[in-house]
Amino acid sequence: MVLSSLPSLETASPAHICPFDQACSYLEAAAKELHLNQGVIEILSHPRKAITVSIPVKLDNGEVQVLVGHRVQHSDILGPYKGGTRYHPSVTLREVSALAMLMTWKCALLGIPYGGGKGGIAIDPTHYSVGELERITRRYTSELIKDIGPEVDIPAPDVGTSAREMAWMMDTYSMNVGHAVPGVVTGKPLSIGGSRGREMATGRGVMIIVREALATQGKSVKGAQVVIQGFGNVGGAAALLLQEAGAKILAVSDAHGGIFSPAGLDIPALKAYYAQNRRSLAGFPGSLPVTNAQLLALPCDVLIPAALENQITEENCDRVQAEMVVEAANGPVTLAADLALEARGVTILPDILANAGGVVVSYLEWVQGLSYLFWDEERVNREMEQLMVNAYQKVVQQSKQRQITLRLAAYTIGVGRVAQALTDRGLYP
Ligand SMILES: NC(=O)C1=CN([C@@H]2O[C@H](COP(=O)(O)OP(=O)(O)OC[C@H]3O[C@@H](n4cnc5c(N)ncnc54)[C@H](O)[C@@H]3O)[C@@H](O)[C@H]2O)C=CC1
Ligand SMILES: O=C(O)CCC(=O)C(=O)O
Repeated sequence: MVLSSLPSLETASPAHICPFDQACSYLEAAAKELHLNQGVIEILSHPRKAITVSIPVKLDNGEVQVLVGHRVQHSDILGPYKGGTRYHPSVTLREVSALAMLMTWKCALLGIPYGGGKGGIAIDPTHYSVGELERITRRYTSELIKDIGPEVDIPAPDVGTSAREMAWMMDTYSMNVGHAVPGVVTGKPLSIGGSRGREMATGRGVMIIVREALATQGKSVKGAQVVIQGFGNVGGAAALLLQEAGAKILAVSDAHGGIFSPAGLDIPALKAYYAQNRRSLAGFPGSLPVTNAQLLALPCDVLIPAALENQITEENCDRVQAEMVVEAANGPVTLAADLALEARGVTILPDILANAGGVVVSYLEWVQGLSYLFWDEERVNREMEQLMVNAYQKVVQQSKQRQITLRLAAYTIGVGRVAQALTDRGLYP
C-alpha cells in the first residue's frame, strides 16, 4: 500500500497537518541519528497492510447507512500487530496509518513482543444508539475476520471505544471461528478475560511518567500544578491518579470546553458530577469556564494533552506557559510546535513513552490469558510500573548520551530495535 497514492482529500486532518507525514518525519530523524540504511527506512515508512472496509448498518429508524472503517497493520517484525480502535469523525486512512506506526515504536520502546497496528471508523459514536453501535462494531469485526486474531493482530480500545466494544469484537470473532477466543482483543471486560487495572492503565502510566520526569528535575509531584485536556479514559484516570499522588489539578476539559479552579479541582467529586450531569463539566461548583484554547495557555507546571492529535501547533505554542508537556494523547504536539517548545526549554515527554501504560497492561492481559492465570491489580500495576520506569530511564540515558531530545531518544530506541530485528530476520532486501 503506497500512502502517497491516496486521494488528496485524505491528507487533510482537522488541523490540515498530516499525521502520517509527521510520523514519517520522526522516523527519518531517528533513522538519521542511527545512520540506518535507506532500504530499512523505506520498509519502515510503509504500513505492511492497510485495510479499508464498508460497514453497512441498519439504523433504528430503518434507514441504511454505509460507514467507512480502516485497520492498518504497520509492522509485525517484533510480534502480532497491536493497537486500539478509534470511533471518531476525524478518522482517515492516513490518521490510522500514523497511529499504527506510533504503536510499532511504542511497543518496541517498552520491550513488549508486539508490532504496531491501529483501526478506526469515521463516526461520532454519540450520534448512535447502543444497538446501532453494536451492529456497527460486529459488522466491522466481521469484515476484518481474516486479518485479526490473537497471533495476528489484537485490537484494543482507543478514542470513542471501551471494554464494551471489545466484548462485541471478541464475541463476533469467536462466533465466526466457532469457539471462544478471548485473546483476539485486549481491554475487554473482566468477565471474559480482561485484566484488572487495564481501564486505568494509560492514565496510571501518565502519572508514573509525570512523577519520574519531575523527580529527574529535582521536583515533586506533590503540589505540582497540572492542566489536562481531555476527560475521557486517559485524561480522567490521569487526573484522578495525579491528584491522589499529591498534584493540584487546576483545569480539565472535554470536546465541549473546560473548567478551571486556581484552588484545584476535586477530581472524584468532578467525576461524579460529570456522570450525573450528562457528561458535561460546565457548572461544576467552585469552577470557572475555560475554552480549550485558554486551557492550553494556562500557567502550570505540567500540561497534559489527553484528547486528540494536533492540539499544540505552530499557531498556539507561543501561548503555552507550562514547563513540561506530557503527551498522554497520540501526536498532540505538531512537529513545528515540538521544535519551538524544545527551543524554549520546555520538556516534552513523548507519546510513545508517556501513554504506553495502556498497551503494557494490554500485553499483561494477553500474557495472563495465554497462561490461564488472573493476577490481582497490585501485581498488574507493579509489573506495568517496572516496564514504564525502565523505559523512562533508558530514554533519559539515551537523551543524555546522544545529546538529543527525549522524543528523539525514545524514537531512536524504538526504531533501532525494530530495525535490528528486521535486519536479523533477513527481511532487508
Ligand atoms: N484508551 C487508551 O488506553 C489509550 C489512549 N491513548 C490516546 O489517548 C487519547 C485519548 O484517548 P481516550 O481517553 O481513550 O479517549 P476517550 O474517547 O475516552 O476520551 C477522549 C476525550 O477527549 C475529549 N476531546 C475530544 N476532542 C477534543 C477537543 N478537540 N478538545 C478537547 N477535548 C477533546 C473528549 O470529549 C473526551 O473527554 C487519544 O489520543 C488516544 O489515542 C493512548 C494510549 C492508550
Ligand atoms: O492497548 C493497546 O493495545 C493499544 C493502546 C493504543 O491504542 C495506544 O497505545 O495508542
